[in-house]
Amino acid sequence: MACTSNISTLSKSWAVLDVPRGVPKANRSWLSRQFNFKTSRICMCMPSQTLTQPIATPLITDNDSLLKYLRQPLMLPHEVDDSTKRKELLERTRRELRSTTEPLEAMKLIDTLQRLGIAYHFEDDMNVILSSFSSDGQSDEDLFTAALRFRLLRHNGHKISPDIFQRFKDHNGKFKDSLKEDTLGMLSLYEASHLGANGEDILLEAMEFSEAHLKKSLPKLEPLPAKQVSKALELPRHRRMARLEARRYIEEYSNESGHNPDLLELAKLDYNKVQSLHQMELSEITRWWKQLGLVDKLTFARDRPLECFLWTVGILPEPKYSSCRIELAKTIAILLVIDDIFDTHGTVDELVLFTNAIRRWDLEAMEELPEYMKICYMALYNTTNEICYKILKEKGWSVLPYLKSTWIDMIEGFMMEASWYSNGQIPNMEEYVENGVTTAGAYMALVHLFFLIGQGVTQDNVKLLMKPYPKLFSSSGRILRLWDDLGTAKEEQERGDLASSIQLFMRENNITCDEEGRKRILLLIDNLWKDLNWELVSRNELPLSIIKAAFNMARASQVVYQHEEDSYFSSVDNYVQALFFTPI
Ligand SMILES: CC(C)=CCC/C(C)=C/COP(=O)(O)OP(=O)(O)O
Ligand SMILES: [Mg+2]
Repeated sequence: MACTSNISTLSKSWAVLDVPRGVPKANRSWLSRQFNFKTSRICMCMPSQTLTQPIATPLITDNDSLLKYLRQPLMLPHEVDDSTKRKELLERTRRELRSTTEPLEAMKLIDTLQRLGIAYHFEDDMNVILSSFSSDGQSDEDLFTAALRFRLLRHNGHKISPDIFQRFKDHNGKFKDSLKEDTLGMLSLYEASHLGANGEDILLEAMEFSEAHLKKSLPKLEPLPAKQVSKALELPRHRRMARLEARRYIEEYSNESGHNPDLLELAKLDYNKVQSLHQMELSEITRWWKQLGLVDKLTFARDRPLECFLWTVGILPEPKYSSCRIELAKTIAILLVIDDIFDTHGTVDELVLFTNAIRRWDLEAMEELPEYMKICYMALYNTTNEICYKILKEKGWSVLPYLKSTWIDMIEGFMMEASWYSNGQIPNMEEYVENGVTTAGAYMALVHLFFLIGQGVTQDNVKLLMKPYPKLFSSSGRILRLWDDLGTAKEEQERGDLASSIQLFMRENNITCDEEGRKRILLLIDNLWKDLNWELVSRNELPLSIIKAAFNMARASQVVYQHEEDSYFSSVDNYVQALFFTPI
């Protein structure tokens, strides 16, 4: 039976696979387990058009089928060997980048490369160019150029002061009215303003000024600028997840009249190549997960290697981080199981035992646990040790104390939530959110990544990787926690979970309307972005690679939990499909 599966999302928490008649019931039950997500839904739809030949059974009904699919040659006939063409295009682009001396043209090129998802090939060249752009204002620069320069420099970790925008103000200290005529300049200012840090008031004014004007001018714009403006108002560049943006922008770019066909072709070839890499990684994670067999024993727990992998691609989009993605996905997969033990399955007494055993961190401690907890304990213990071994082997660092501590902190955080719940205690918002950063796995993920990436690790900055964790981690983790609660609070409340940040915030601020509560949480997220941006300004002792990972974690959180509001992809299913399964 050929598979022409279609996935349609029917309601908030269910998705169905529209499979031909005759598909065994068991397949459907696997699917429902995949899709009846506590948090979000991710499903896999293998488009028959991407396959060179029809396949005999429905493709994705379980992890075995996913593995089988991932082992197939996924190339379309037109994709055959692209390596020569790709290399040639890379070289041509590098030459163009090096020979573009006019600053505005160079900046536009860098911006396009970043947006198309191919900038990682040219990091060194781009850094040379960006460093050559002085951070002082150029007095003859127009608004578009100044804002683009500001955004590129800050985004890429270079110093630049927002004072360059003073020139665009009139004698009353307000942005000049005449700027409103320049739609692209206003759009550029709007995008730049989202990189503003706390205390950079001029960027806040710039955001209010440009946003109000862009909204007003939208109905009068030509179709192309109108589309660009409405996309930016939906979600500014600074908050977009890189791989999804590349996928979306490649299409938009192909419709731009003055586009560079070489760049477009390179972007498409590269996208597909990276997609194949992701498929290999996904296959490895799925194989590992199946072999671990944790959810075969703990049937109540979430079985979602794909969701875990989506997180890692969001956090680490660059191909070079392949093995970091794989290790991180493992930690998230185990986190989800432990979260389910604490949230839905374990009794308080069992949870206390588990927490104590984790604090001891040795296999003997496992003996006191109920059977179902033993396997989870050992899975965590072994996986963490394996990651430590890998880091020791590759980098020579012994990091068990750090990795172990983040897990102990997390499990103590889960225990805290469980005891609030079982004692009927209501924490205050601040207590809840700080604890929620830990239980969302934010510190765990970033501490692991710090060592797995392993760039810029020094004796001094390594000391920052224990409680209290760096502000960078907590700002990004707070964004993750707030998005998580925005995305899952209703389901969790129905299940009888602890009050989420939304309810706590509403209670503390005497807000009775849900919609108002959610709006205010979105404002808190905006403020947390300003805290995060400050990390790019202050550049404390942490390396840029981990700063970028923390930013990306905040970006990925919005993607995972706010999919309904994305007008292009519209669901997590579509993200997964476009990222991992459908080539361009
Ligand atoms: C990058 C990382 C670490 C991702 C993990 C994401 C996460 C918070 C999973 C738990 O979701 P949940 O909504 O079930 O959790 P909770 O019960 O804590 O709300
Ligand atoms: Mg949740």
